[in-house]
Amino acid sequence: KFISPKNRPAIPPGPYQWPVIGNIFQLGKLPHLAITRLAQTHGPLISLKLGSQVLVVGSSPAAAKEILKTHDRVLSGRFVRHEFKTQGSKMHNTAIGLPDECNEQWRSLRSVGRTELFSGKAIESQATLWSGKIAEMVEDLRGKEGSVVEIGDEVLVVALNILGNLVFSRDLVGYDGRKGAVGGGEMRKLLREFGVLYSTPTLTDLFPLLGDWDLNGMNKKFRDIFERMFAICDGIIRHRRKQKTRSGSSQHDLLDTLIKRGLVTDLINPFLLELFSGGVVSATSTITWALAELVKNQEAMQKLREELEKEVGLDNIEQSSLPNLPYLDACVKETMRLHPPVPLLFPHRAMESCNVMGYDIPKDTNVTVNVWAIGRDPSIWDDPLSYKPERFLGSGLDYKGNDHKYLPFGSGRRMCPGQPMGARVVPLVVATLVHLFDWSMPGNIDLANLEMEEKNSMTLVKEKHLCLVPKIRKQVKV
Ligand code: HEM
Repeated sequence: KFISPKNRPAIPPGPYQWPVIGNIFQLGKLPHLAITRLAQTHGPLISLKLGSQVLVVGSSPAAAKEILKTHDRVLSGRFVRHEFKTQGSKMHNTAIGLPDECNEQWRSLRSVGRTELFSGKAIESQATLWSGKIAEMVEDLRGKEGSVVEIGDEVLVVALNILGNLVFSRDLVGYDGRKGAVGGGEMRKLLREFGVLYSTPTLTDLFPLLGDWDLNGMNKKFRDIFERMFAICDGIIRHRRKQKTRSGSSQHDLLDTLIKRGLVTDLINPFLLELFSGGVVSATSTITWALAELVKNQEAMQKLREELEKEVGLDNIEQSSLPNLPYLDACVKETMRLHPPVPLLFPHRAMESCNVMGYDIPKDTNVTVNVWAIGRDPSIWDDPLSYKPERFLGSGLDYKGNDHKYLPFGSGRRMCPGQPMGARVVPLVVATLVHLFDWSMPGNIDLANLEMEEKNSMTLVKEKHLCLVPKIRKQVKV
């Protein structure tokens, strides 16, 4: 029905939009930070114009609840980068891997992920694999005692190889000098390159009408990186398809299931890319931030070590130990409050027009939630910029997205499917690093001076790599 412009509900308020470019230059290199400041002036639900695209951002628990719960169904589409939609990108009709709306294909892929990887039963069955991969990291670190270690790089190997084994029954990377991993370290390099590329805003995203002209060469760069990533997986998939006898073997992994379900390689590849890029990168950055906060806040480190000493002592830290380690849980939750790996939820897309907090959200508007701003809001959190794990003890806050003041994994339909895994692997690795090693800065610089500047690289990472020197603290047989 026709609504005259006078009676049409207004879109959410926001800063002045410059002709053509809109608000692009106001966002800078850390859009979550810039948007937090804009929300302080314009309110908890704001509109920004990025080229020809509108982005609506919610920055309060009430706004998040409207977006992720009240209007969850309508706002559960995904913004898909233009480069992914171009013919030949091999990512046609996918967000990163999952489709741009919650359709049958999306439901089916999420259900495979849930059953095979993230259900309680699946997670329990992964305990030995996780311990084994963490033990390899410990072994590597023991050999590097006294030398400078880049923590992100070390942890990325654990995360990539856990997933590599769940998906392909194989390691994807090796520690320095270790042979035999598929892709020989290429995957690690590619994920890092992908992170940088993904965080670069592109002309075609801002002005979709520029279409396939590829003025700044981004279509080609994405195409190249996908080709190199998929080449690694293609070889494994082709080989697996040929193994006719495999169904008789006791080994079973995600690739088997995807093949059995009749998925073509062109669909398997982007789905796996979504799992690897979503899972590995978020877990790695969270573990890195957690260790950075703990070495900087020695009081919290001490308390955590006391808890581990009492509960675990000289035993292995296992998945089954986690329920008895409440302070560890609080340390990881506090890390994700201050440093959510996805500070602005990957943009959702309005599949129909709707009304949020009294404002009009036209169809196809991109909508996100500033999880970072909510996590640091002084009206919600006492002394929000300080690292105080105690605030989570007995708070009842969990990762399930039911309380919209704490959303590191999002909430609603599009919530992270890997939450049950991320919420267990991250504390296990953090506990191992803290329990078995002492950490110092190169050149014995005071740990309190560790800088905590942020950078966007698909997820929110430390601007400078976390480089620390390990000293063996405990000789536990892992
Ligand atoms: C610390 C660990 C992790 C954090 C904090 C995290 C966080 C998130 C967030 C905030 C989203 C977006 C939610 C939204 O748009 O509303 C997301 C999506 C996603 N994550 Fe995670 N994640 C983590 C680990 C994992 C793991 C281990 C996997 C898989 C192995 C994974 C796979 C995915 C996938 C596939 C999506 C897209 C879901 C969809 O569009 O339907 N994540 N994650």
